[in-house]
Amino acid sequence: MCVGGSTVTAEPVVELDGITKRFPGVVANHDVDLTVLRGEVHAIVGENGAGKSTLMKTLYGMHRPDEGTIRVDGSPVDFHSPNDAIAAGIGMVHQHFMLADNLTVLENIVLGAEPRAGGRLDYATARERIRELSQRYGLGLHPNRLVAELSVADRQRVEIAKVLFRGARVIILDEPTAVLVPQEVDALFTNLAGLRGEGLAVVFISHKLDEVLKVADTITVIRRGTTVATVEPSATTPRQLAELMVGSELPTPETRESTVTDVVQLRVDGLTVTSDEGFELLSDVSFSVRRGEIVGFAGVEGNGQSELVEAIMGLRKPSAGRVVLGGEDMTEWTAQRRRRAGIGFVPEDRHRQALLLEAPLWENRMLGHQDQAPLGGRFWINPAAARTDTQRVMDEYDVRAPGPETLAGALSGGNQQKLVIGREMSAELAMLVAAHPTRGVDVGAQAGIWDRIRDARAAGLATVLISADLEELLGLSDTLYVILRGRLVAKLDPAEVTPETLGSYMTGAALEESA
Ligand SMILES: Nc1ncnc2c1ncn2[C@@H]1O[C@H](COP(=O)(O)OP(=O)(O)OP(=O)(O)O)[C@@H](O)[C@H]1O
Repeated sequence: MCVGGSTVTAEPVVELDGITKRFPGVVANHDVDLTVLRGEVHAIVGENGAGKSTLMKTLYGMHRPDEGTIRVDGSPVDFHSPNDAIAAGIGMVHQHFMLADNLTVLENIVLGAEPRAGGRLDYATARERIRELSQRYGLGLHPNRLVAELSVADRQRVEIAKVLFRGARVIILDEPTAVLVPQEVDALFTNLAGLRGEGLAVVFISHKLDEVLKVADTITVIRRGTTVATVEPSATTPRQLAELMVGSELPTPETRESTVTDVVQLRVDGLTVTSDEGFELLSDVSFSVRRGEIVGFAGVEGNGQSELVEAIMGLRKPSAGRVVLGGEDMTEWTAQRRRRAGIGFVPEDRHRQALLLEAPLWENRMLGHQDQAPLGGRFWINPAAARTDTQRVMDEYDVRAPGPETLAGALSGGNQQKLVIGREMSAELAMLVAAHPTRGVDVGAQAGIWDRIRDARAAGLATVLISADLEELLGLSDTLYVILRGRLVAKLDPAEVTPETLGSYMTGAALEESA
């Protein structure tokens, strides 16, 4: 894909000079230098916990640096809050969008920055400006649409427009492609090219190195809190980048062999889930997962994946259908009973469903597993054993944190994810339900987690895999379904299908063509 010629100027818009940021027991950023030029797309890459988010939050006024200076357009600034950063022309689009579903695109964009004329809200001017922004940057916004009706990619464009509306000249994006299908990624990159063409600077964090190489003008690598290299995409490869990130050579991944058996471990039969308003969120879904098999589900977010996982885990009551585990009908079982029966669970929202952020890692290690050896039994727990075993999980899954006493909320996103995987994979499992198991995890740790999941498969584990990462779905799944508007619309062979074809099934384009 062509994303336009270079528009990079020699004019720095942001300069970070010797930035150090400490948290209790951790130096998150140490003496970081970073220069962002007008008209460039600047990617920040690094392992989990390397300090990328901390640096971006510092630039966006969410943290104050302990040492160092930030200059915008050559003048030193001292941000006390994101409002200060916004006033200086710096905006940020977070990974978890912060839009109000029940408001329109227009209302969301102006929220908190409402233009006024003569003391009254001036929506006409706002509408005009939004139209202009939408046209200039090719955002395709419909000001009157409800945000609830928009796709993930459109919501992201609303977030970008929100930042532009506030006059940003530097836009920070935190892992913007993690939730997009390939066609949407291309569209986003075209938007980013449009922004830099107008002289804006885009700074984005990503773990997807091939994408970084495609879209960035400059790549800064952060390792263990500090900048170790600034490279041009034309002069490097994904592998070299990954090696710069970890500071050593990477092992070559193994090829896979099928381990699928004839024994059905999970059978889902005619599963239908209806919303409170009476809409079918999941319609007549049937499939089975055999021992030694990974069954993957590809879909654009919001097409029933969450409901499927919740119905299997007993977190949502189906209006019809059955879920059978190893021959036993568990449709009426509570969530707790399903966990006790040995269903390992990696939920999509680790903060809400998998971790207690205010509790130490060892308590999080016990969560949901406190009655299993060596952590405890039916009527007792063993904190000392939990601490020791937490250290083991941290070592085996490369969870970077000072120790088992560290609070889960103090870990970087990727390290939290590694802890959850380590915990779930440490139990005696009847099967595994994994939603986005490596979301936010760096390439090195991702390869490690994939190896664990493959090893468990080789040992006979049946796995349901939901992921927005097509490489992950294609690389791990033995059988791949596409889920669209609550239905399984295609069953594909992961060894045969390309990411592009898969993407067109996910958006429904392939089905329209064949119809
Ligand atoms: N609020 C906080 N309190 C204590 N420690 C923190 C806090 N935020 C971050 N850290 C620590 O700072 C270090 C850098 O974390 P940061 O989130 O910046 O990493 P990252 O590169 O963005 O990682 P990831 O790719 O996993 O998102 C980590 O060791 C993390 O545990």
